[in-house]
Amino acid sequence: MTDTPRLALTNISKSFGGQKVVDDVSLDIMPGQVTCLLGPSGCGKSTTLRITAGVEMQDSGSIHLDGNLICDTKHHVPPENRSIGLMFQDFALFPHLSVAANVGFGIPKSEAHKRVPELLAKVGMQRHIDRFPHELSGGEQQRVALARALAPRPRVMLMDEPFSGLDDRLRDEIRDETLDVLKAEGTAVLLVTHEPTEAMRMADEIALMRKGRIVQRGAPYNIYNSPIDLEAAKFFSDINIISGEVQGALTRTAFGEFLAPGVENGQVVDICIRPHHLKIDFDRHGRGPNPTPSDGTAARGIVKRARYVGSQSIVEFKMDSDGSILTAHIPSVFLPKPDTPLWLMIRRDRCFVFPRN
Ligand SMILES: Nc1ncnc2c1ncn2[C@@H]1O[C@H](COP(=O)(O)OP(=O)(O)OP(=O)(O)O)[C@@H](O)[C@H]1O
Repeated sequence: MTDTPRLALTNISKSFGGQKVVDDVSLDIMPGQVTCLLGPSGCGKSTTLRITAGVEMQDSGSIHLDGNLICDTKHHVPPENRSIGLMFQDFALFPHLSVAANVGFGIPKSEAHKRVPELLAKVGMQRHIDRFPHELSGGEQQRVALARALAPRPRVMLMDEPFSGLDDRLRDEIRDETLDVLKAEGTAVLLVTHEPTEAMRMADEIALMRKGRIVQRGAPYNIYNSPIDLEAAKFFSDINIISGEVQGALTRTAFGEFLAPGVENGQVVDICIRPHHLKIDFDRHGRGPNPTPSDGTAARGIVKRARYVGSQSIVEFKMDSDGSILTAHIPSVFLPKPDTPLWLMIRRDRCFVFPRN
């Protein structure tokens, strides 16, 4: 096991028409590791991928593969010599070539007779070896595209929203299968997506990108549970915000006091909580449950609306304290009538406290 990253991007920047679309991006990916570049449309994900592939030139910064320089502002190994495989949404197989010929396209014939059936077996497509692309479903074409991309044993696989053309159920299946195959081959993967669930499902590491910059990197668990700011928190789910002013490093709210260390007196902070981390309790003649260290003080709200959406119930409350609206997601059928008073508690270990800008 070596410590040298399979792929290392160092301080990559790129502008178009005077506007920086990739801004000082650094990343490293180990063999067999999947890193997802996750961010909203237009944040520079695809440009980063194209620079890595070698089809776009960066203005500054360098790229190394297994410790060897493949590109800086002076050197430029052409895309076909980078040992990098590509998979995009519009992965177009060659329509006039059979499945076998598509997969064997980029490798010597002497190797193809062994490698092609081996790869098709890996992606579960060996029985379709003599078919043509138009005789395959979207999912089957995707599997062949994966086998084709893996045929030359690329050291790195770049994937740009590769599953977005597939319907939901098929997408989950192909995603998992693709991941298994890539892991078994030990390929380092850089995958671009704007879908948090896809990133959470695929990634060993997520690099959250915004306006050309990587604003946070970490394992999915860490990114989800310790977002760097409100925007990062919002990217993964709806968020409830409880605001308060800091006095003596404490913020007083209807849910009790929250620590805000290092925040100046008078500064407003947003205490953020995901809807499934709200707890609900019943009204006991105008009183709620007793405070606990883990859930803090309960605050009363009046049900505005409750809907059941299959996997959970979504209940909206108007809070007595300030009239704000909070939303709770309950993983069961829970449909209280509008105007029912109920008490809400927030899991304090699941709160994020951010000073407002
Ligand atoms: N060749 C180009 N010339 C000029 N502007 C470009 C070029 N390529 C990309 N851009 C601009 O750079 C910005 C980043 O584009 P990019 O495709 O990298 O974003 P993205 O995060 O991948 O978005 P999406 O998810 O929508 O594909 C966009 O504003 C885009 O319009």
